[in-house]
Amino acid sequence: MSTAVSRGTSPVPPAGQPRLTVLSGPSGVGKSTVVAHMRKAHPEVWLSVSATTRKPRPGEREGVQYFFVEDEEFDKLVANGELLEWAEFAGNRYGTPRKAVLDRLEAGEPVLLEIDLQGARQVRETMPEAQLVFLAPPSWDELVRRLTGRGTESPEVIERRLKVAKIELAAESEFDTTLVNTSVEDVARELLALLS
Ligand SMILES: Nc1ncnc2c1ncn2[C@@H]1O[C@H](COP(=O)(O)OP(=O)(O)OP(=O)(O)O)[C@@H](O)[C@H]1O
Ligand SMILES: Nc1nc2c(ncn2[C@@H]2O[C@H](COP(=O)(O)O)[C@@H](O)[C@H]2O)c(=O)[nH]1
Repeated sequence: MSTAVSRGTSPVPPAGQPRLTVLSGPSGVGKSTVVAHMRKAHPEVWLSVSATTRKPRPGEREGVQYFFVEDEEFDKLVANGELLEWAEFAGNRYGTPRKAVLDRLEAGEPVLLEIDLQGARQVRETMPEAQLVFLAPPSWDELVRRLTGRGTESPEVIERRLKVAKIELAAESEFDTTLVNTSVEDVARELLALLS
């Protein structure tokens, strides 16, 4: 069953030109879960690895989930123009390394970014042909359940992320497409279709 709502506001790139796709949505909605599920079946889908000042969660590895950097290193990345976009999210900074993304697009390959609303807005400004996909929860209560149930954040951080989530949910109409994450399998299939 399709969960997709399409608004299609971004210009479609010329035929043959690879597309940049941005996946956003509130913390805990399931972005990483959906992308991991899709890439398990389709490892050829290229996902940008962001830099972050957040500390690694148990099991997260350098260069896989993120490039984990200190504040000073992140300052340098910003100052040297090495980030395509960056944002502060719930007390940490996150940014997309520019070169890897541009190299990939130049090589004719689609690119997927998993970033927050502020980053999505920056990409829309600088690369208007990018398609923006919003991942929405089936309900607010389910979002709270997922974020809490993940067990990776303290109650204070969960509170902070849920505050941001309200702002993110209110911005859904800025996105070209909304996918509702009821079923990981369904959404992963729909996302794959949007990428190709
Ligand atoms: N469709 C789903 N049904 C039930 N649980 C789900 C579903 N999708 C994801 N989850 C669970 O929700 C939790 C949060 O998922 P995930 O970490 O992928 O979210 P996220 O959007 O990437 O969060 P963040 O932005 O904080 O990184 C995980 O425990 C995951 O297993
Ligand atoms: N603007 C950017 N946001 C990013 C980037 N990488 C990840 N994120 C988003 O941050 C929050 C929190 O992530 P978490 O791993 O600490 O749970 C989430 O919305 C991510 O999508 C980035 O490069 N730029």
